[in-house]
Amino acid sequence: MKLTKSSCFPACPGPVVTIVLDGVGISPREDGDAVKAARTPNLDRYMASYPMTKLLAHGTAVGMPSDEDMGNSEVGHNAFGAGRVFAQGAKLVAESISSGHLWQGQAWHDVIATAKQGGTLHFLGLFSDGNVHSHIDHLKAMIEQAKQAGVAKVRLHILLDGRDVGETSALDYVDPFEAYLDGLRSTDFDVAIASGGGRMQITMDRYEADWSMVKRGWDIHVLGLGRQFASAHEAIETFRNETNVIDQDLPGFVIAKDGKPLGTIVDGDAVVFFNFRGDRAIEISRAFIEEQFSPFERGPLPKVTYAGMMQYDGDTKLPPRFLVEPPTIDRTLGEYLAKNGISQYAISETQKFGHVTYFWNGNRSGKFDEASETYVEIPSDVVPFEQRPWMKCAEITDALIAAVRSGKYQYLRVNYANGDMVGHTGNFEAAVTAMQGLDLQLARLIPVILEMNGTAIITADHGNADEMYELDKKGNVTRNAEGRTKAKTSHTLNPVPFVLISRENPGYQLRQDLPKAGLSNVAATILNLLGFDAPEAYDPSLIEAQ
Ligand SMILES: O=C(O)[C@@H](CO)OP(=O)(O)O
Ligand SMILES: [Mn+2]
Ligand SMILES: [Mn+2]
Repeated sequence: MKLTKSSCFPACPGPVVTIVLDGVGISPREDGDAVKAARTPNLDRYMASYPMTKLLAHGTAVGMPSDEDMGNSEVGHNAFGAGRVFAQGAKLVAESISSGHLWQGQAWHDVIATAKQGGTLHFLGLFSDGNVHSHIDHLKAMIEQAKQAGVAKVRLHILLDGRDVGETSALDYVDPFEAYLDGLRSTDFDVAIASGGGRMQITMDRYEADWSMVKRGWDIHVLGLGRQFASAHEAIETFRNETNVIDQDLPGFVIAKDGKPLGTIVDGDAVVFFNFRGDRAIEISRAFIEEQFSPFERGPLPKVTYAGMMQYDGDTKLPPRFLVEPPTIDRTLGEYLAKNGISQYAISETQKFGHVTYFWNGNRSGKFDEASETYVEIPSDVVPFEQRPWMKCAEITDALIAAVRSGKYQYLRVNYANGDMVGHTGNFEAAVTAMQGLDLQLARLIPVILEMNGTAIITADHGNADEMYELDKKGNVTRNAEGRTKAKTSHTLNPVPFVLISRENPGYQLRQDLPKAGLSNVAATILNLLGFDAPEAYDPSLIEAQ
């Protein structure tokens, strides 16, 4: 993995810093765009006075099945870190199902064999067609295949989305699904929803930001401990009336008959966690798998056959049993730098820490080289982010500035979570404040990088805060009879900025002949800035020598 010194690009005399503004895209309209509405004089100035282009950050440009698929942090950071586009989980699972490959694997065999010995087969995961963490079609295909294979009893534990799909769309999925289950049910096939709750309330925590979420999910799904309802529909309607929260924040519920939960998880059962994306799948998988487990009081661990849709962590091999082989993301930028003696520094707050480490390094949680890599996590607040839209951007900047000034690192990367995490709340004013907070930090950081003779790249992994109102099919903001907009909590299909900031006359310019450039072109650019040629098969660099 030896890199060759570039004959056209001298190494930047100072550090090269990639600044990922998570969830900050470039929208073609003004309406509902918190990025444009925010007063961000510094970002505006950088964009206007330094070389800038737009990068594709969604769809096939990041390995998703189609160009209707929005981008997300996993595919975005994978593309940044790998310098190439790999077919991603969404695509690999869909292909494995349509080719029938999934049903031939050992993991599926184990799951079916367990259920046929009398255990219940449980499917647990994010219940929508968002295609960021999961897709409801994958779930349906598995239920049908289980029925065909002669499984007698299936229970579903549904995590309501409202973050990758409309913020109050849960019933658009639940109601037709109940009708679908009615059609499947027969005397020898018993299938029902057994539990559920909002994805930001139960089960889908990530990066150990808040284990209590996972505990609440465990109690609901496994132990059947929680408020009881006759159906998911009833639970959703009741909680909406009582709490007025959007789907992702709905409390957990247990479906019960005569006071008895319909589907607790017990010895001899099989459990399939059907999300393909790993960040929010790791903690619940650990809870099912680890014999020694301290994050929360689980009670006796039920002896189940547990399978993930994919293997979520390539380093820790978690979980050991999985249905679809994850993409083999090899020869990442991080690995090249580590093996060529370039010191690296990665920083974010908890909510995005794994994005600049684990996703960036091709879904591996470990370092390539302890000695030359430093990873810093600033603990995130555990509050609704519309209440603290500045999040930890100031603290991250404090640490990053110190790292830049230290002169110890040749390559640094940071993820600022604000545009995305606040964008997901659907709160326009908070998203505007998030952007303004971020702008203040850029005004602190960029001058230090320049002072150190460094180069800064400002970019993003996908859009979010750039579209805070729901759009109709034509791309116009939807308004009801009173002219009110509906909040949009999901990512967008918009491109993202790429701004290259360095001292005068750096000796290179942005290429103009890459109209389809995307996130995967950034890695080669970074290598050029560090004075290396990009390795074989990396997507082309965005710069050329002058
Ligand atoms: O919060 C998340 O899990 C996703 C949206 O589902 O966002 P991101 O891809 O930005 O992490
Ligand atoms: Mn993101
Ligand atoms: Mn997001």
